[in-house]
Amino acid sequence: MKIAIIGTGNLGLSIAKGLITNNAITTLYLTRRNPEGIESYAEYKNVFVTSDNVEAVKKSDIIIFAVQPAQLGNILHDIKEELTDKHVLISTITGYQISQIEDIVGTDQFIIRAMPNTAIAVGASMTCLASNEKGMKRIKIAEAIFNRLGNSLIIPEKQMQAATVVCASGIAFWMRLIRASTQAAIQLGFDAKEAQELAMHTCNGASKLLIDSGNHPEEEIDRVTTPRGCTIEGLNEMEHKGLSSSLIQGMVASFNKINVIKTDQK
Ligand SMILES: NC(=O)C1=CN([C@@H]2O[C@H](COP(=O)(O)OP(=O)(O)OC[C@H]3O[C@@H](n4cnc5c(N)ncnc54)[C@H](OP(=O)(O)O)[C@@H]3O)[C@@H](O)[C@H]2O)C=CC1
Ligand SMILES: O=C(O)[C@@H]1CCC=N1
Repeated sequence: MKIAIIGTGNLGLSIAKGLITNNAITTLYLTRRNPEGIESYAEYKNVFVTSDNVEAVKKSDIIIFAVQPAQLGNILHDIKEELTDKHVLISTITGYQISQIEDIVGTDQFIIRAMPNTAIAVGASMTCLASNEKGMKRIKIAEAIFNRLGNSLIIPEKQMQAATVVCASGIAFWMRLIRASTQAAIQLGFDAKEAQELAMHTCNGASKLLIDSGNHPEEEIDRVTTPRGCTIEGLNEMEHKGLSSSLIQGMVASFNKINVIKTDQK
């Protein structure tokens, strides 16, 4: 696949790493205005680093946009004359609607929104996908790309704002929980390195157990909570202090913030 990533910052570079490591490219163009910081990527076979978005679009079929919301409009204006029927446009931009993209490049383009997270760098992103009507004909291509780099789910575009919170921001929420667990482990006597190892692998095990068994978390929690034991003591204390409630409220706040990002970038 001939892929271009327009905007190779935190997310764009994570996608690039995933694509390169998983051998998922024929050619890969990486762009940014100041490409000095990513020039080392040009050492990979068939990877090209440039500040020329038009060149990247001409030489590629799949164009992944990973710039800040306020930057996308100008870029679309710059490249729209180069778009042909070979191109599939994939936008990872938070809060930027498909209709806003169509307003610039027209409705007669294959347009897909993708919401990955930075675990795409290690092939473990949960990525949600939505498309315009024409884009439905190419959504399988997007699915194939993102399934190679983790898991994907096709959703209606109206759920993209929620998907951004649950999956894209979500990875940061889980990492904060891992950090808190690490801090507790240190307080309980482990050194910092061991504490993080225990927290990360326990988190991984919890996730794998639910994925492999298909069970509800509470069913698995029931297997751990010995009556009058230490697990239920800890869980109840966490809930008294608002663990679930604060996570839910934080995610709702994150969701509401996306409306502000949309307004800001107009
Ligand atoms: N970070 C994340 O985990 C996630 C981010 N997103 C979305 O992805 C987008 C990117 O986020 P993130 O990677 O964090 O942002 P960054 O600011 O890290 O990256 C944006 C990149 O775009 C480049 N850029 C800016 N203008 C242009 C241009 N005209 N042409 C080419 N490149 C350009 C910048 O480099 P330079 O200044 O050198 O041009 C920079 O490297 C955002 O819209 C965000 O909402 C979605 C899901 C997850
Ligand atoms: O924090 C943000 O706004 C972006 C979108 C989701 C992840 N990072």
